[in-house]
Amino acid sequence: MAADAYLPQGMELDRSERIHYGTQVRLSQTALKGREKCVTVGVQLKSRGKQESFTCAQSLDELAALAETAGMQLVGTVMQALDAPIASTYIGSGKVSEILSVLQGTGAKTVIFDDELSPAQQRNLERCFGGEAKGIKVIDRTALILDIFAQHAMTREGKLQVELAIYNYRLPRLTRMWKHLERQSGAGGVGLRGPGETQLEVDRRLIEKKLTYLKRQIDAIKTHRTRQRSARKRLGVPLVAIVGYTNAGKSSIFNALSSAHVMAEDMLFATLDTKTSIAELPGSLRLQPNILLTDTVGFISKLPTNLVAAFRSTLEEVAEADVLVHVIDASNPCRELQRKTVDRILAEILDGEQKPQVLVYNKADLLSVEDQRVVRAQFVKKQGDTQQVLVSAKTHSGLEDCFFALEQALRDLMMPVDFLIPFDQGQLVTEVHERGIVEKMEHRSAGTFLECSVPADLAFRLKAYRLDYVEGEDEDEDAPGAHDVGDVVEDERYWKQLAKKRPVL
Ligand SMILES: Nc1nc2c(ncn2[C@@H]2O[C@H](COP(=O)(O)OP(=O)(O)OP(=O)(O)O)[C@@H](O)[C@H]2O)c(=O)[nH]1
Ligand SMILES: [Mg+2]
Repeated sequence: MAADAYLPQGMELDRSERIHYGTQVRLSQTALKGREKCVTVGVQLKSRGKQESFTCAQSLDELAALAETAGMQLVGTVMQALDAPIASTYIGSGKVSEILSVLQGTGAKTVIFDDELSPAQQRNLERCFGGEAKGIKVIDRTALILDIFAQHAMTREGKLQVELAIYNYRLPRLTRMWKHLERQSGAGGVGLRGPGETQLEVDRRLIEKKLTYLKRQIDAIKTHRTRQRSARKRLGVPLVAIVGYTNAGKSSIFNALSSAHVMAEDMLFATLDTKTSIAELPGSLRLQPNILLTDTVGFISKLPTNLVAAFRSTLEEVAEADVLVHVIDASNPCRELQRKTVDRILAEILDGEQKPQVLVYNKADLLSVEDQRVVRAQFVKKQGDTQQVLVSAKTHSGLEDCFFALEQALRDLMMPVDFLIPFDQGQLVTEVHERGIVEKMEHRSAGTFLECSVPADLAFRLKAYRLDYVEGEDEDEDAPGAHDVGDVVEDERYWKQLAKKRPVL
């Protein structure tokens, strides 16, 4: 079955119809009228039990919020504990019968599995539940997330990215389905292919063509964005990306820090388009005040990597950022699991590279004084020099702490250097003042002496004027622009290593 066929009709929700239940979306009875009914199914795998991950019940709770966000009404939930999934139907035959009676009793026609199903499992289950004749659909968590993406994408790029993700999801399923049919009919051959197979083959080719087209379109936008980003970098403005679990309050923090007005909604995956805005730091650490802040797409547990990969603009912003602001919903009982999930996805997309993070525990206004104390107590346990703050994007409490933590993280990226800049290079002294922190300035006979901390790219560009510079110490013959003192060092790897004060390999 094609992924498109999974997509339920998008249904607009009136704000007044939303009632808040903790931080999860719950709908009133009037809002539920006419919605597509669904039943969710979760499996607690014993192999998964030992890992530190969401329990089956927690994951199903999240699946319920996803189903509601997609415009469905949850009428039943079925759970099973298994050593391993059953090959043909994922769950045991007893559970299949149980679900069948829930479907018959409630009139629901959609069954949503919390785990990814193979195409064969999906087909077998659909057949067990009455098949297409009865209008039964069996979908998995990925298809549900794709559906929400399809409903929420706004910009052209967002829509292209979602389309790419949907076709990526469809292709392996179609291909496998096609192979399966080929085997059934005795391995193809002229005149032996049934009409179904021919159609699938055509579908597969169409999808491949569509994928190429979409990738090309996205690449064109990407080129434009890369140009914009290098222009930003030339200005020397630090890049800060806001990342985090879906619904943690990233867009709200983005708005609070930058006075922008992006949509912040109590729904999962409200943001599917990255947005960048200029923000001004209060300057308590005498840093240059302007930073570029980017709001990104949220992450979620069990999000397939190729689905994350579809959101290239998010990936690029994260990869390019000097500092990540990791927003966590402090009021969510699963906050630590959500934080770890985000860290896991970040490690995957950054290929193990560590970026300085500011952990922003948000929604403090929803916590009791005692719970705030518990959250703060957890700060102490974290290792390293990660900055951690407890804030409320709603009431703006703790926002100064957040700014300060961000300044601290950006300051940590600076290199302490001593310059002696000739008097005829006065504009460089101004630039050091603008982009760095000057501790001491003296007018000497050979020029202006500056004891300061500056961003690594500036330290490198002005190395000819550094008094503390030892030839070869942080020089890389292969680094592009290494000898062009007047040019911005374009090579990212080189720049990042310098920024981390690590020797260049
Ligand atoms: N009470 C309270 N609610 C908040 C706070 N920050 C955000 N929210 C609410 O939490 C919900 C999600 O906020 P968003 O800013 O859209 O979250 P997000 O992380 O951008 O979500 P996605 O883009 O969907 O991943 C909205 O209903 C916000 O009003 C806060 O500090 N306190
Ligand atoms: Mg958002």
